[in-house]
Amino acid sequence: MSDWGLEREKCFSLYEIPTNVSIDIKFEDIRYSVPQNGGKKDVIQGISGQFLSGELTAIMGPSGAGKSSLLNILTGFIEAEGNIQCTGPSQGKKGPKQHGKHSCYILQEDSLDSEFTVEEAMRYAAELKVSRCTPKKKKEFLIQNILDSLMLQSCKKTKCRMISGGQSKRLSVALELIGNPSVMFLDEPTTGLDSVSSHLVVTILKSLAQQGRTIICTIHQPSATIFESFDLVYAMAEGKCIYQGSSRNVISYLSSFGLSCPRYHNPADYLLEVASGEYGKFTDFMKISGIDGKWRNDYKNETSQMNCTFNIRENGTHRNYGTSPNELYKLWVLIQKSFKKMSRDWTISSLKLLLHFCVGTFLGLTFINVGNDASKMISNVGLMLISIVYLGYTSLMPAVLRFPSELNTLKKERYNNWYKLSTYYAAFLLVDIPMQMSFTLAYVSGSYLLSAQPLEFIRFFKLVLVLFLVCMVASSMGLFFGTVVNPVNGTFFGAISLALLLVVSGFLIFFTHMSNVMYSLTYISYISYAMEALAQATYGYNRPPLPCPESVDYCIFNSPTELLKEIGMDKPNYWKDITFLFFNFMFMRILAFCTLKKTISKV
Ligand SMILES: Nc1ncnc2c1ncn2[C@@H]1O[C@H](COP(=O)(O)OP(=O)(O)OP(=O)(O)O)[C@@H](O)[C@H]1O
Repeated sequence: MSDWGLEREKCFSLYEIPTNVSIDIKFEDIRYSVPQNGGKKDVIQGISGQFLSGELTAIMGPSGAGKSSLLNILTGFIEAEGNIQCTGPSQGKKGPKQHGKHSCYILQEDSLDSEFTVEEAMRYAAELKVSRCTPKKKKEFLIQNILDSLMLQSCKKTKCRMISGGQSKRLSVALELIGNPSVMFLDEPTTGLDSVSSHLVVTILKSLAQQGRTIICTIHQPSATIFESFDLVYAMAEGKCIYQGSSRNVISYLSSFGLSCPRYHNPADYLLEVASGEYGKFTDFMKISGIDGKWRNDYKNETSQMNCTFNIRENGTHRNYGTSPNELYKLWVLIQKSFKKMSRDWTISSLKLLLHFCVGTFLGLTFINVGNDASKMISNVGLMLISIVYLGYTSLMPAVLRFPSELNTLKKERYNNWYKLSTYYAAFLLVDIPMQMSFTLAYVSGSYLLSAQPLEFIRFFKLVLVLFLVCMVASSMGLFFGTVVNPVNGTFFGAISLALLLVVSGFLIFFTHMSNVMYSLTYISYISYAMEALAQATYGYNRPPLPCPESVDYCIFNSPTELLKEIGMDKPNYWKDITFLFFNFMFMRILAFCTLKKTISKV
């Protein structure tokens, strides 16, 4: 038997992964419109329907028919008018919140952790979803069972970025199966797959539906065999439902309008051609007939009667992994996962550390011995500014791109109850702190000695603290820009903000040379606070006069105090500046969290 034959054979004998809860979804008179050219466009025009547990449902229709919009309404990503009811737990709640905890949404783009193997990805998912009381052996059994069922055993040691498209889709399903969802929404699960892989994915979905789940997916042009696998076809055209019934009844339904599907023609293609208006304007009549329950499969209707009530099966054969771990444990898992990812991808940490060290060394060589020479004190202040700008830019720019690149993963994992956004954000912060600290240290270790800064621990510590906070403030600003505008504009805004704040930093034009109005602007520039703190750490706290070399005729400043006075940074404000930088960092992080939350709640 061919490989495909074997896989298929195995697929029909899937291990039982039954669900604990059966949920039917019923929606009535759903309407959704979007603003367009000063008016509004009706994307969904009062559609109704029922998706039952135990059924594999396909939402079909030509491009722009409103399939994704309907899916997003049912999952709760879009708010629309109308009524969504679910039989099942949380009956008191309204709309998609009713099934929220028991459902999962698998987006079209696979958002898998590229650095982990399939098995590792499954283990992390299990750590985040399965109760901590579950013994390790049982968790492992569960993982292997799901990998077996979805035919992923052969690639379980392969990194996620190396697996094929079909395996990626199956892995996305496998990761969600760990949480044993009762409702699965899938956005175009077969797009980009060849016919064999598409068939395998749909066969698996069908099998999962037969175990009591409600499986709903949007689909483009399925083959005739795939089309037949669907228990329910929900066809849409121009925001309306034109057919809702069994895939086997499509031909009879269409012939009731005098539309006869040519022999050897794929009924799915024919349905799409009719929906696209290729055979005339039938969609308005179909909108009325389409909701007629008689086109549903009779057998399924009987099943639906059984499932119409909330039904937690306590039968011993059904799995229950207890409550998912608490958020503190998830935080710990996410931190471990981030560090592991960093250790795998040398470009995340090692390359940056090396670059910071090299740039620090380069600047140290350029500004060699400026820190211990009275004639070069202004150059040393220049080095302080360059250090702030360098660390500011290198922290801000990657941060702008950080969340946009993870948005899909975040949306998926948050919606699918892997963790709360606050837990993810806290883990990100806790990993970011040592990272930024090590970047700062790598930079300083390259520049500090070469530029002959004072060999006093307290001054070294104070300098590192300022530069570290500069990294934290800049990266927080980057995160903020990356979550309010798109990445292109985010990098533009980030660069502009840094350039403007640089102007009022207190060095390109000294505080003492500024007009009162411009001086007041320095209060909002974190660079000016960082500059003052660095100048204080280096030259403040009664640092004795520096030697003026004999080769120089005249040193402008006799002592560090004179320099600080000239540049208007003579007040011992170090800890005040540190407090400002700290609160600036906290404020920007909180702001970035709020904007991130808003961004991921949108489609
Ligand atoms: N936020 C929006 N702003 C403007 N137009 C929108 C918005 N959301 C959806 N639309 C429009 O509504 C229509 C339906 O969109 P939707 O993405 O639901 O279609 P679809 O059937 O999933 O299409 P496809 O198969 O091509 O993905 C499209 O014409 C789309 O341009």
